Amino acid sequence: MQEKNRTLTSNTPVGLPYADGDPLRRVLPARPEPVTFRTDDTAVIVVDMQNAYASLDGYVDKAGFDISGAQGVIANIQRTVDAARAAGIQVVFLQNGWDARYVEAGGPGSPNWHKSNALKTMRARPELHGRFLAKGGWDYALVDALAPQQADIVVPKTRYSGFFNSTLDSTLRARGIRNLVFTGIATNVCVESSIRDAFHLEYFCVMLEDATHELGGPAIQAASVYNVETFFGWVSSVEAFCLAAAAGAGKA
Ligand SMILES: NC(=O)N/C=C\C(=O)O
Repeated sequence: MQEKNRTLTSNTPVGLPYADGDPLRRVLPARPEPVTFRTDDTAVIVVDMQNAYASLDGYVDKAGFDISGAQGVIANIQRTVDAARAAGIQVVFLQNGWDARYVEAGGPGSPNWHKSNALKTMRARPELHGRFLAKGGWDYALVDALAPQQADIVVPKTRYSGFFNSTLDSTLRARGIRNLVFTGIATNVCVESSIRDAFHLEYFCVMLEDATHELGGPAIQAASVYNVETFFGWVSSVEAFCLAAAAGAGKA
């Protein structure tokens, strides 16, 4: 956060008004202030950890983006989801893409058809047609290291925000979930789009900065972190989340 905004930080936890002695209450150290949550009203959202975004030869690699940081992010998300499952926190995987004929991608009447770098790359290189983000294909699949487990939920989506035209909001509301902990790729596209929508839908959002990776370089990551920390939610780390999730009643 910029220096002039330092006065807007505090050590007093914010969040829903849980009782101090609530055995499921946790306090997560975060910026600009610590956040409270309960293990049973919180979900870890894993955004688009598919081969398309996190593996060499996947869509973003082929489109020319640098994904050299993706391996570290995969390991950090593994830690996060393991800690969440152990604490009884719901894990939700978002999975981005379209049907094999790309009907869901929209045609020339859709901005997505014009802006999607997956679609643009396939149009520029016809030998790649059908390869990126098509349901059933390798590129669409979640990376092997983050295979969902039995109690996890997988929500497909067709645009950047996980909330747009998907079952995400109803899935979370049906389970009484009010707090979302975001991880995944890309920080500045699908993660931030989903956090912005979640904020407007009254969810408390925390982004674990070391469990996200940008498309566009370090300055882009910093910009998204600034946006979340300053306007849409809170920013924390994998280590802090794992410690908080495992902590006893009311303690971080
Ligand atoms: N998962 C994402 O953030 N995706 C970003 C770009 C794209 O899907 O083209």
